[in-house]
Amino acid sequence: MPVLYRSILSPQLQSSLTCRQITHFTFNQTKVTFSSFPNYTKISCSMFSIMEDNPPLTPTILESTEEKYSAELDVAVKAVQMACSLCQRVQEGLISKSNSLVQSKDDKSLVTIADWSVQATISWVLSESFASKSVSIVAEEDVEALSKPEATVLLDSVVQTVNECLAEAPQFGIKSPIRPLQKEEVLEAIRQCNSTGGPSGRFWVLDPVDGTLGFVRGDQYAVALALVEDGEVVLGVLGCPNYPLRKEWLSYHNRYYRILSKLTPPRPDSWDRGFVLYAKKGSGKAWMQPLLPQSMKLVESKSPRPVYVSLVEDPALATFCEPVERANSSHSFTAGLAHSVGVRKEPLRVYSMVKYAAVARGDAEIFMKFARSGYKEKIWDHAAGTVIIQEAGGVVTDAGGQPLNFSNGIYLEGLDRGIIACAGVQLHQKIIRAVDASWDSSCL
Ligand SMILES: Nc1ncnc2c1ncn2[C@@H]1O[C@H](COP(=O)(O)O)[C@@H](OP(=O)(O)O)[C@H]1O
Ligand SMILES: [Mg+2]
Repeated sequence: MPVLYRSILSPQLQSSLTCRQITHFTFNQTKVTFSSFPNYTKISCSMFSIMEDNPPLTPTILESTEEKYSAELDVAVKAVQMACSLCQRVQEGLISKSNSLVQSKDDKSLVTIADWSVQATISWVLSESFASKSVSIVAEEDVEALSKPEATVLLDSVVQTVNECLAEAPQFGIKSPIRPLQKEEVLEAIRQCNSTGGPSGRFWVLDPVDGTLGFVRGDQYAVALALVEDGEVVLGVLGCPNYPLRKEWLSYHNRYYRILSKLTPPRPDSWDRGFVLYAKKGSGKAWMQPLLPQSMKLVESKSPRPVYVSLVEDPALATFCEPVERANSSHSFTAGLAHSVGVRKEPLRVYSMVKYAAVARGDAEIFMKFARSGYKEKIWDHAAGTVIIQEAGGVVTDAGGQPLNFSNGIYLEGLDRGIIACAGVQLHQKIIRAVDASWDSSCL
C-alpha cells in the first residue's frame, strides 16, 4: 500500500486534512489526487511540493474535514441566491426604466443600488447567522457616497431594496428581520464590511456586483463571496444570474438572450439561465445550483450538480476568455500568447468573474488577465473563482506559476505579471512558457 507522508503535502492540504494514511494517490507536476479515504471518494489539490528527504511523520488515521465549514457554506449559498434575486430585479428596473440609479464613483467606475444593497443584505445575513462569532468582511463598497445629505433618495432606494430582499429571506431558508431595517441599520451593515484581510484568522471576501459595467449594460455580472482562513480561500460561492443555459449564448450580449426568451418563454418550472457555483477547499468537488425561479422555495429547487473543468488539452480546440474592457487587460498581449500556443478560436470576452465560472463548468479552457503595469488586483475579484476552478479540477496561478496570495490585505500582493487559469496542467504550462518568451518585448 503506497503511503504519502505528511511532509510532502502542501501547506494548504496540511491545514485542510490532518494526520492521514493514503491508500492510493496519483500525481503529475502540479496536481495530486488522492483516493480511497474512508470518507472521501476523491480529493484533489493543486500546488504542492515534494520534500522526499524529510523524515516521514508517522502516518496515522485519517480525519475527515467533510463537516468543516458546512454551516458557513450553507448560509453563503443562500445569501448569494438572495443577492442574485435582488440583482435581477434591479437590473430589470435599470433596463426597463432609466439609468438614474447609476452613480459615478470617484474612480470612474459605476456603482448602483444593487452594489450597496447586496453588500448590506449579505453583511446582515452573515452577522445574523453567525452572531456568536464576530463576522469580519472585506468588501468592495463603502458608505461615503451613500451617507452624504444629497444622497437621501439613493439611500431610500437602497433601504427599500434591502428590505424587499430580506422579506423574501424565508423562501431561501433564512430568517427575515422581525421588522424592516432602518436607514442607520442598513448603513451599519455596509460599514461593517471594513476588514482589511490579512494572514491570520477568518474573514469573508465579498464583491457584491462584480462586473458593474456588465450589470449596468444589461449583460453578464457576478456576485462573489469567499471565506478566507489563515490566508487560504476555504470556500467560494459565485452567483452568475445571467449565465445562459446554452454556452454558445455567452458570446452574445445578454440582450439577445432576453429577446429570445420573450419569443419562446421558458416553462415556469424549467431552468433557463443563472446559477450559483460553490466549492469547499480540499473537497475535490465544485457544485452548481440553478437560481431559484421566482416564487419557488430553495428546498423545492433542483438538486445541485457537480461541475468539472474541460478535458480539452489541445490548444486548437480550446477557448480562452478575458475581460471585455481593454483597459482591464491587454487584448493584444493575450492575442499574441493565444496565437503562439496554438489557440485558434476567437476569444470569449465576458464581464466579471463569469469567466471563472466558464472555466469551472468546462465551457472555456483558459482565462487570462494582464492588467496595465501598476494596477493592483483586488482579492474580491478572484477569491471565489479561484477555489471553484481548483476544486473543479483546474489550475489558477499568476504568470510566474505561483498561487495567488490572498493573505496580504485587500490586494493580491506579489502578483507576477498577470493571472492564468486553465482547465488542465498542460495548457497552463504552455501559456506560462509563452508569457516568459514574449514578456520582454511586450509593452506591459
Ligand atoms: N484598470 C483596471 N485594470 C484591471 N482591472 C480593473 C481595472 N479597473 C477595474 N478593474 C477590475 O476589473 C473588474 C471587472 O472585471 P472584468 O474586466 O473582468 O469584467 C472590476 O470589478 P468591478 O466591476 O466589481 O468593479 C474591477 O475590480
Ligand atoms: Mg469586481
